Amino acid sequence: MRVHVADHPLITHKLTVLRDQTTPSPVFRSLVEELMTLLAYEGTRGVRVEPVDIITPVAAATGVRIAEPKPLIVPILRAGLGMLEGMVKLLPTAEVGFLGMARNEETLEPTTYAERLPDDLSDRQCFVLDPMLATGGSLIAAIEFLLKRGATDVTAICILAAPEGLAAVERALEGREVTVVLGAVDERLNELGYIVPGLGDAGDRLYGTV
Ligand SMILES: O=P(O)(O)OC[C@H]1O[C@H](OP(=O)(O)OP(=O)(O)O)[C@H](O)[C@@H]1O
Ligand SMILES: O=c1cc[nH]c(=O)[nH]1
Ligand SMILES: [Mg+2]
Repeated sequence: MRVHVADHPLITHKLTVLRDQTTPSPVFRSLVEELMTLLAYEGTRGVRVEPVDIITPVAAATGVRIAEPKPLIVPILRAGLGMLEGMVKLLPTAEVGFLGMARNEETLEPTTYAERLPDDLSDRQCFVLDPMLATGGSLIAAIEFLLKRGATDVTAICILAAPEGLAAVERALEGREVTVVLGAVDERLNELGYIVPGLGDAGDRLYGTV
């Protein structure tokens, strides 16, 4: 498993506004989409391409196109939905599948309440989107689900991670073809399982449910 933490002043700047508790939902949603576009640049570094011949107005040339089978983008509902538009802007030909997961706020165990994905993911490259990697339970369950269906490699793109959760993901998925791309790794998890300093509950802030 590989981990890449973005190191770019624009990402840190946008993250700062995202963290601020006075940032209202509409601005929060736009920032999540913008951050996704910046993180997608790094997250899609390993996207599979194949050669294609074209003719420019000047000469014949060989370039590349996104290889078949198409990559599959999997936002984890709800909060991952806020990242979807930013990702499909960069990978417009990708297929999109959905996983609905909710963490029990007492036990911190994730449950999957919705799934709309191809039955067979053999040979598919998958991109999982979820802004928050806290205990890591949700991301581990999501990635294991995709690998069991046959996905060859999985890249997870998250905006924030707690070091404890990142370590749990690394332990669970050691030796697997998995990459985790992060906007930042914060200080710690608190006793309620929230990322510190974090940004609060991403789903609530995206969809105004507090
Ligand atoms: O790493 P973990 O400890 O599993 O926590 C992270 C999960 O918690 C949040 O979702 P939540 O369960 O709040 O659902 P929501 O997106 O519907 O708000 C977040 O979007 C992750 O999916
Ligand atoms: O800090 C956290 C932890 C889990 N889920 C969130 O949305 N935020
Ligand atoms: Mg939530």
